[in-house]
Amino acid sequence: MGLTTLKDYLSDWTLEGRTRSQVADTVMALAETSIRISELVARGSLGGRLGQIVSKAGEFDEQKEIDLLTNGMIAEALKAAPVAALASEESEHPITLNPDAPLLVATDPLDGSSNVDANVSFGTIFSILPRHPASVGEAAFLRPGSHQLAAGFVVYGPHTALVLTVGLGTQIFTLDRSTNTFHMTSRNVEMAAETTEYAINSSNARHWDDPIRIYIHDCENGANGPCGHDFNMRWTGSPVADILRILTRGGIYLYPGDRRKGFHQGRIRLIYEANPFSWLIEQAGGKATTGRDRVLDVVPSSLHQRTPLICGSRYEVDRVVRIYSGQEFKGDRSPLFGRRGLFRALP
Ligand SMILES: O=P(O)(O)OC[C@H]1O[C@](O)(COP(=O)(O)O)[C@@H](O)[C@@H]1O
Ligand SMILES: [Mg+2]
Ligand SMILES: [Mg+2]
Repeated sequence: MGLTTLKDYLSDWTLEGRTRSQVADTVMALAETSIRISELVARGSLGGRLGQIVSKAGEFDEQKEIDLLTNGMIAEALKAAPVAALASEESEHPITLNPDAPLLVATDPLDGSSNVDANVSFGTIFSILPRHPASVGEAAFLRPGSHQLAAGFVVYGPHTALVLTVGLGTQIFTLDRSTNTFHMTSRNVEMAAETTEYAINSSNARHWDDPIRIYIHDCENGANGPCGHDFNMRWTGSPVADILRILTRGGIYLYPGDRRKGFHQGRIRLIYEANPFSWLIEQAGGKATTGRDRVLDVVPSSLHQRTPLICGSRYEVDRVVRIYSGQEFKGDRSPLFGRRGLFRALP
């Protein structure tokens, strides 16, 4: 018997009434668009100057040609889906598509675009929400991640992989280029509860708060420290690639807030990055926190809001949460972080 296709998987799960087929149609529209994006990026520089910076406007991170191109492709494709509005990392305000339709989509059309010219994996993230009855404007998107109906991301790497949850576990599909069909290659992913691999941008270390310093210091100390075993570190700069690695072989991803201006909530956007990642990780048996709260419980107050994100193998995430709450290491670590310690306590 052949592998289950994405289309078959989506026609075979239970969700109330018509919503199931509407979510299925929307996921299929996003999946089909991702196939076209994967073809475009596979051409590299032959496809044009995709990595060229075209804007560096205000609150937004710099925008590349490919960010805008993929944003347009997704918006165009979703016009034919039951989607009322699209919120995107690349658009300041939501774009209205079919005002009476029942669903909303939030997307990071190209996650990891700093890696485009380097030919390192990057991807597309999406989150599908029920439409708020009152409006299709920004307010309609300000719902906690626990309200998502479907969430996923596609990684454009040596192969193209689509990771999806509709609340019934996390599934991974692989694109068969000969038929342009996604086939399920990992059913009900169960990620490792323990790990010896962490992912963080250590160049920000001097700006971190104490709990993150303590946690990473213990990882670095490995077998010589309280963890009693060595750790390895990985950081691609493409969250989609880091999260896929963590889903498939365990690990912990940390993008905490830090003390720099504009970084108090870290870099990751809540609605279209952290929420879909967090639900996929939880559905695979992992955990996702801001350090203090479950990510999926955070009620957004603005569309492009950032959030600290610490997610992955649950025993490690629990350890970070215990450090934040002061339950772990009370007293015995204080010399290290005291005023005269190796790391001086933050003011
Ligand atoms: O730049 P860093 O610290 O390596 O972090 C990785 C990057 O992950 C991101 O979330 C990637 O997302 P985008 O490529 O969609 O901007 C950035 O916010 C951040 O720059
Ligand atoms: Mg991103
Ligand atoms: Mg992006």
